[in-house]
Amino acid sequence: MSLAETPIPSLREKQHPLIRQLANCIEEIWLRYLDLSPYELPDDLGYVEGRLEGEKLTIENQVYQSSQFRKMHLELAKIGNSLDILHCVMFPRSNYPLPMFGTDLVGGRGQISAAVVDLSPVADGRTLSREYQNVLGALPEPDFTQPRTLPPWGDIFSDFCVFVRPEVGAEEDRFLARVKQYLEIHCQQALSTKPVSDERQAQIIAGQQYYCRKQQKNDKTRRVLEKAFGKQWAERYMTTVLFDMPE
Ligand SMILES: C=CC1=C(C)C(=O)N/C1=C\C1=NC(=C\c2[nH]c(/C=C3\NC(=O)C(CC)=C3C)c(C)c2CCC(=O)O)/C(CCC(=O)O)=C1C
Repeated sequence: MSLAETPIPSLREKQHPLIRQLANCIEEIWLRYLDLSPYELPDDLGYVEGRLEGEKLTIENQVYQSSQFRKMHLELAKIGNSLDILHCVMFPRSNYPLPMFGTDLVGGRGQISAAVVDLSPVADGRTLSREYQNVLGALPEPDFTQPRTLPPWGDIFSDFCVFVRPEVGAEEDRFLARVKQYLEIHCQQALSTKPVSDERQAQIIAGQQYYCRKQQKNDKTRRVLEKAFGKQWAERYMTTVLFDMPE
C-alpha cells in the first residue's frame, strides 16, 4: 500500500494509541522531507497472517526508499488482543555516512512495556559524527521514571539511545516527541550529507552488517516470530526483511 492511496485501514487503527500516533508521525516526516519511492519486499510480505499459540498474528509492512536510504521499513504487528508492535528501521545507502535510525515499541493491554529509539552509528569506529553529537547533545535530557537496561547485543546503540517503559500519558507523549526530534534531525542531516568515496563505503557496509548481525540476536523478536511461523520462517524473515545485510 503506498502512502498516497489508503484503500484499506491500516492495522494501526486497531493498535495502542501511541503506536498509531508514532506510525502516522513517521510517515508524515518521511513524506515531508524525503523523495519516497516504493521498495518491493520479497515474496509479497506486505501483509502476513499467522497463529501464535492459538492467537492470530498479523504483520503489516510498509517499505520505501529515497536518494539517501536504500530501505525505509515501517512494520506494524498485532498478536491477538495481547501484543501490539511497531518496528521501524531506516537503512542508509552505503555511500552515505549516516547512522541507522531505529525504533521499536512493544505493548499489550494498554501499557507499552518497551519503547526504544536510537540513531546508531555504523562508521568512524561506530561513533556519531560531530554534527549529530552537537544536535542530539543540545536536546533536553530524557526524563522517564522507568529506564530499561539494554541487552548485551545492544552495544550497537548510541549514548543517545532511549530505552524505557513509558508511563501512560505524559511519558508516552514525551517518548513520541523524542522520536519526532530524532527523526527530523536525521532527515535534515541526510539532506545535507554528501555521498562518500569507495573506501569509506566499505567501512559503512561493515558497520551496517555489524548492526544487522547484532539486531538478529534479539531473542525476544525471534521467539515471537518462531512461535507464529516456525524457526525457518523466522530466520528468513529476520535476515531478509527485518535486518537484511547490505552486500
Ligand atoms: C532500534 C531498536 C530495535 C529495533 C529496530 C528492533 O526491531 N528491536 C529493537 C530494540 C529492542 N526490542 C526489544 C524487545 C522486544 N521486541 C519484541 C518483539 C518484536 N520487535 C519487533 O520489532 C518485532 C518485529 C515486528 C517483534 C516481533 C518483544 C516481544 C520484545 C520484548 C518487549 C519487552 O521486553 O517488554 C528490546 C529489549 C530486548 C531485551 O530486553 O532483551 C530492544 C532493545
